[in-house]
Amino acid sequence: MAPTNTLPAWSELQAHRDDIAKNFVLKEAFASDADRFNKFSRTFKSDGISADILFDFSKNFLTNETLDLLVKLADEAGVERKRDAMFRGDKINFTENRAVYHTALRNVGGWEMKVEGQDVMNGPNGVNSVLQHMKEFSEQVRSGEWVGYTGKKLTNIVNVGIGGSDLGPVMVTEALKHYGAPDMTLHFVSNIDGTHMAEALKASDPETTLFLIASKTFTTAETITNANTAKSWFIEKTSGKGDVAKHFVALSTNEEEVTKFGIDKANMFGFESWVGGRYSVWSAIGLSVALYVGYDNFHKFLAGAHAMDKHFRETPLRDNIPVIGGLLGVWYADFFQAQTRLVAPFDQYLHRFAAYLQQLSMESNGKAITSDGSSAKYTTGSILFGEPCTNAQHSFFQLVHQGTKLIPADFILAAKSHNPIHDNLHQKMLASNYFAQAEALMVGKTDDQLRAEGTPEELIPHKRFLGNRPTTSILVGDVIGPAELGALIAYYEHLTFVEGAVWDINSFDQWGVELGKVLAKKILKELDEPGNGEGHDASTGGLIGAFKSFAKI
Ligand SMILES: O=P(O)(O)OC[C@H]1O[C@@H](O)[C@H](O)[C@@H](O)[C@@H]1O
Repeated sequence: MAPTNTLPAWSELQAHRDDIAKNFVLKEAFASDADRFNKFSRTFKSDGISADILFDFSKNFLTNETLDLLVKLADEAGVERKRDAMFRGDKINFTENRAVYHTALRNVGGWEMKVEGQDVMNGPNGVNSVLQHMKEFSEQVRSGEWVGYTGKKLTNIVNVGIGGSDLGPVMVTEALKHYGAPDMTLHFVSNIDGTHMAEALKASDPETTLFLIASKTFTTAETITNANTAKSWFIEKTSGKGDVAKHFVALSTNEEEVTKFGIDKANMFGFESWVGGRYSVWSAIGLSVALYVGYDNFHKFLAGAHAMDKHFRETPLRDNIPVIGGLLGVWYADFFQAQTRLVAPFDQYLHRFAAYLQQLSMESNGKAITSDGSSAKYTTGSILFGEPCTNAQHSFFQLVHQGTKLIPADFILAAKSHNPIHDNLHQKMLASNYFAQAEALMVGKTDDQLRAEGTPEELIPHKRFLGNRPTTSILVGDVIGPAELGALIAYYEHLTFVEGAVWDINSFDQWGVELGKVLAKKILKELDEPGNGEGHDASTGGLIGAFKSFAKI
């Protein structure tokens, strides 16, 4: 396609932006249009999910014209065509020649889904058969029918995986803790730092521990090393009597490597190469979720995501919630030079949500090369960060309110708490902060207000809030249960897709993580050889030498 910044809508947006930047004051836009909230908020309703989710985009730099122009840009960039190609199973991951089909994993609606003419849902290794395997296995473990080598129930789960084989399961099991089996303990070991595995093993009893070795490729150095360490520990602790087949299962696409590792293929939960790592929590990689919250809840999680898929697939662009979210991402990044996006859930259970979204967003859209191999002449993927509120308010929100950068923020709140303790006081305080932060960011505080409060003149510049800082407020109409969580994650997945489609980049590869891996492999060997390694710059060589001498290697 023509470079995005040469599309007619791009220059129209640029002209419109100059106008908006000069004249648009959010609080005045509300004062002059009583209907603004209704105009720019959208409610996500679906049969697949009992709660409505309200997406309030009205506190963004948006007018009717902005939305028209952004939708025009999406049209010209072929967002719908690209979306349809994804749902058709086309190989849109063109640098790896793969389809992008995580939506098939949660296709509870019975869509026909095919890759290269093959039905991916049915058949011996199809999505439905893996789900059935996950259902049976998780039910057997939870009920105590599947026992360890001494006949004890397995209640300690250690998931060994990194990146997408870790972040999704961690985030989702934390988010759904309310639904978790009370007798089950979960550990997630990702880091190659031996401390991570050592601490998990310290807290584990081999008789009751189930290891899930989660790796799409089953070649990731950290995961395979950690898995081998876990296996040695298990064999040693059980004096060789432990039955690996009862205590180790694999979640992977690579049957050959799984078998080589010593896991029976009957205990392998497979998926296909068209599932990207950062989109894999819906696949066998989500087995820890199914074990912890039960298969029915896992199914609801899939159903919530499918409901968002349906909305994304079928809704016209102007009312399409992830499309609006993605277009706002482009709007701020490319037309307001916003470098970051803040996601702050007002929800302690979502304390790993931003970490999860970092991989989703930054590994997907951290690309500078467009589909024809040329460099993008515009900004792409934003830096995403976040922490749960109200904690974040007492930490980095200073910069969000009074710093020199524009930081568009998403705030997420559930109307109901799983823990309405102290007569729901906590939830009401949480909610009041959710409303107050977005309001404060928008309205700011003027010099006149400060004067009226008696602020000394010399303090006025320091206490001034310029305001006019955009937020999107997401309000879940009930508690955040499995379906609502599924829908929220799918919202961000599709938002990321829309951004990547407009930027004309491949959101589904991740070549940028390879170079460091290759160099680390070479240096690992050098650490056992004399000298400071071959061919390094003076800094790297000097550091290797210093490390060896400090560590007496
Ligand atoms: O699941 P695997 O194959 O072990 O890969 C784990 C992670 O490995 C990283 O190198 C990739 O950047 C991630 O995308 C991926 O999720």
